[in-house]
Amino acid sequence: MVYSREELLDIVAAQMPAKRWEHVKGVMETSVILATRFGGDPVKADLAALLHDLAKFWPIEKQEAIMIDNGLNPELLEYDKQLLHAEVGAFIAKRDYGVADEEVLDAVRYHTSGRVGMTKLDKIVCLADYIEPGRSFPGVDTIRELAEHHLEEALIAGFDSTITFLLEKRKQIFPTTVLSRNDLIRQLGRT
Ligand SMILES: Nc1ncnc2c1ncn2[C@@H]1O[C@H](COP(=O)(O)OP(=O)(O)O)[C@@H](O)[C@H]1O
Repeated sequence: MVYSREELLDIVAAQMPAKRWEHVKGVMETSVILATRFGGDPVKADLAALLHDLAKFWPIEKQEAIMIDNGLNPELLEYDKQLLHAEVGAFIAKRDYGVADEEVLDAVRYHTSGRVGMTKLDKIVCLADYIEPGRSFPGVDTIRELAEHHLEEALIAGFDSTITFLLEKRKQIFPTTVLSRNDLIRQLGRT
């Protein structure tokens, strides 16, 4: 089954509480702004942002079952379960909502962890998730300022905030985020 954007808006909104839906709309607006600013595809950015948190409020047991039953990235199961919704969301968008665009699906899949070799679309959605207008956490305004001109610098600062948060909580860090941050720094010609 393939759904129109209008239908997907209703389907996704029904998967989450009203406050999280406000966040999703903020990520959609911000993704389109960033795509326009940095030469990305605003239509794909809008769709990936709409889909990015579709499984966020699904029960963790359901997310784990989808991961296991479909052989999705087993490494993720060893870390904070908040990481699962991105992989599960991309899988469901393809299987149940007929989303076929692999670039859009990848931007959903990697919006929390990042990946080595992030595409421009991956970067846009991941950054928009940090800085949409409803977000408030220590350092968000610095990330917003960087995002005025520098996509990669802003995203590095976003990953820094996540890594710092995890260090402070003495939680495990899913290594892909560190590798992704290293990759962005290399892309800027730094070590
Ligand atoms: N690299 C990581 N390693 C471990 N946990 C992570 C990592 N990245 C994110 N998380 C966890 O996942 C949570 C949700 O991240 P994220 O998807 O960016 O937020 P949201 O779904 O609210 O947009 C973070 O607060 C953190 O606890």
